[in-house]
Amino acid sequence: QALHSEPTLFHSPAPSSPSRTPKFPHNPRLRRILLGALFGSLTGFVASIIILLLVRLLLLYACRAPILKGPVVFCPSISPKTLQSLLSTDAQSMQLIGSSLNGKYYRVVLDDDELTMAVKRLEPSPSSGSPPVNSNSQKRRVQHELEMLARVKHRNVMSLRAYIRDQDRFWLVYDYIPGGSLEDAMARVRSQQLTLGWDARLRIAVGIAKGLRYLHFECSRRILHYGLKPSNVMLDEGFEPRLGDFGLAMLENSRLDTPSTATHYVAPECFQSCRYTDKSDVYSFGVILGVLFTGKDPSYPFFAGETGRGSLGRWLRHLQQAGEAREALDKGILGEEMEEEEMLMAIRIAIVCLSDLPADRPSSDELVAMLTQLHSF
Ligand SMILES: Nc1ncnc2c1ncn2[C@@H]1O[C@H](COP(=O)(O)OP(=O)(O)OP(=O)(O)O)[C@@H](O)[C@H]1O
Repeated sequence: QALHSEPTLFHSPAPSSPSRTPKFPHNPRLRRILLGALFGSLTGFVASIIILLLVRLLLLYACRAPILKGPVVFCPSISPKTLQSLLSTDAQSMQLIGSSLNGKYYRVVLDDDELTMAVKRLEPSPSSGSPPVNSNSQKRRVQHELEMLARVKHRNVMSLRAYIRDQDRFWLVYDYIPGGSLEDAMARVRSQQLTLGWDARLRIAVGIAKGLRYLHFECSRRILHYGLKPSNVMLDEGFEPRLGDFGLAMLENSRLDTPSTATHYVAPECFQSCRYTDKSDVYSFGVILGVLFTGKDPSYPFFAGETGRGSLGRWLRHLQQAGEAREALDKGILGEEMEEEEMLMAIRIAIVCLSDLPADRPSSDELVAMLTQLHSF
């Protein structure tokens, strides 16, 4: 009897239902101990997560890139002191060589005529769509993008040599290319001041495609040009092209949906869905091929009319379908029969680049192969 009246820790399961789950202990002291242990370990777990997060935040804060003051130079031939003097250079000693909404290009001579550079002054005006870079996080972001642009190194792209931040305005420094741009060269070809044969034009086309392939596939992060057109292709000695003005859209997030280039070079999907991809750059490249092989400017009123079919691309496609592609070729490049075959193939490549659907256009990687197969370089 006494044994039966002893307090038990747990209710023993009823013999009729051996599978029932055991109940929580009746003993209030033991219950408190168990609850305390549970609560204690939960609190410890939450506290250690909070501490870990705080330590991580602290580490991130401590390892943040410092905001650099003064000139940032990526090229040993430019001294920071020389570059600093750029800011005090009077406007007269800077020759304006290009101008657009997002900024102005100047030819600047420093170091007692020893150093000639092309300097782009980015405009922070609201009309350019670019916000003033005044918060520390914006400054760090732009700094990071510029460092990435300085790491871009390829024969067919312009490397950023240095930059200076002057309050909320950036000055970007590049090599000065005396040959000027493809736009200038084609203008001289049209006015017969310059002869640019088939070989030279094909070499320019291949060089641009190689530059694009590098930006699209060979950089640590894919870079889209956003503004590919002849005025952004510099030609150095031997007419080797170098792509300029790329990556600037990344400095201004607001420009990412709207390519800055002239409308004749903009892919149709950019007007329809604002979706810019590497294939949109390929479309712009297709227009450049059209310019190189026909010698015509896509902004000619001719293309707006009935015979021009609305655009350089549509005109080329129409002639191709009618079996009259030869008509499109610039008379200045016509010559040997074998070369003319190459030219007609090149026109076909331009037409595929100008396809309305991005998926129908080749990648810049494929383009290099297609163009180099036309001719052995
Ligand atoms: N590194 C350089 N060396 C020599 N000339 C240059 C250099 N970079 C640019 N230029 C000149 O500047 C011109 C381009 O200027 P800018 O980019 O301001 O005008 P844009 O191409 O019409 O405009 P955007 O590209 O902003 O739409 C080129 O045509 C070329 O004459």
